[in-house]
Amino acid sequence: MAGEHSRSLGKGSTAPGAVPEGLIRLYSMRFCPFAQRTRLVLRAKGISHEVININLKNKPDWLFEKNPFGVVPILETCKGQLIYESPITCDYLDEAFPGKKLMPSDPYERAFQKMLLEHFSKITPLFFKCAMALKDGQDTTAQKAEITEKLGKLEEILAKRNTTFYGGGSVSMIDYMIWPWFERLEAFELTDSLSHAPKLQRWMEAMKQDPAVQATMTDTQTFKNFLQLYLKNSPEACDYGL
Ligand SMILES: N[C@@H](CCC(=O)N[C@@H](CSCC(=O)c1ccc([N+](=O)[O-])cc1)C(=O)NCC(=O)O)C(=O)O
Repeated sequence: MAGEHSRSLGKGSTAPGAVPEGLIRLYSMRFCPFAQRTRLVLRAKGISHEVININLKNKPDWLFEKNPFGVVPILETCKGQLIYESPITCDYLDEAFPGKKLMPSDPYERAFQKMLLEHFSKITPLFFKCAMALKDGQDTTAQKAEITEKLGKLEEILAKRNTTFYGGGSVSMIDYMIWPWFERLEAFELTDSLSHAPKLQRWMEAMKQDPAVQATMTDTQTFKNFLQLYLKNSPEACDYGL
């Protein structure tokens, strides 16, 4: 059965059939921060959807027919349309479905959110570098310093805005785009990176109150256990805990 907590499909599996009318399908992986972006938007907008989890350490061949890059998240519509790259999937959902708009309508505010996302995309690979160094028992001081410096810039931006969230007084698209990495700070042993970032700390507390954030949250120990398997390329990683 397709569902957020279903076992993943791997090599040798049959590609799922057409998406039922009235639903949108997400190809995901339970612990993936990029796919969590899409899950946050699906939840926040209350979009009826199904989830197919993919074994990223033993990928089905048909995954590349859905996305030539062979990564998740991917959306599939009942018309057979395929949408990939997490920010593109999120913008698509925001534009194609009714309800609360997560992207602001003001052109500068839209540009601001996109610029912030560009900055943030320089941070996400650093998390991976840090995790690899931790796994290999290497000193992570340099990686941690780089992340702290970059998060300091995000702190400055939030301080300058003088609002709880990046888009103002309520959660908007950019908050969801960056949240999955903040949720994992403790698992990556990076909590200290925010010790001089009171605005970001307050932002995190406010984000934890959001229903979509609460619905997609994974506890630190579970994520750490997954990560250990994932970094060892274990084919069991994506189904950890099931
Ligand atoms: N631009 C794309 C990137 C998508 C992407 O890379 N997806 C990962 C999902 S799994 C990643 C994951 O769970 C993970 C675990 C640990 C760490 N870390 O230690 O930092 C980071 C990510 C993947 O499918 N990957 C499959 C593949 O690369 O073959 C987008 O924005 O959509």
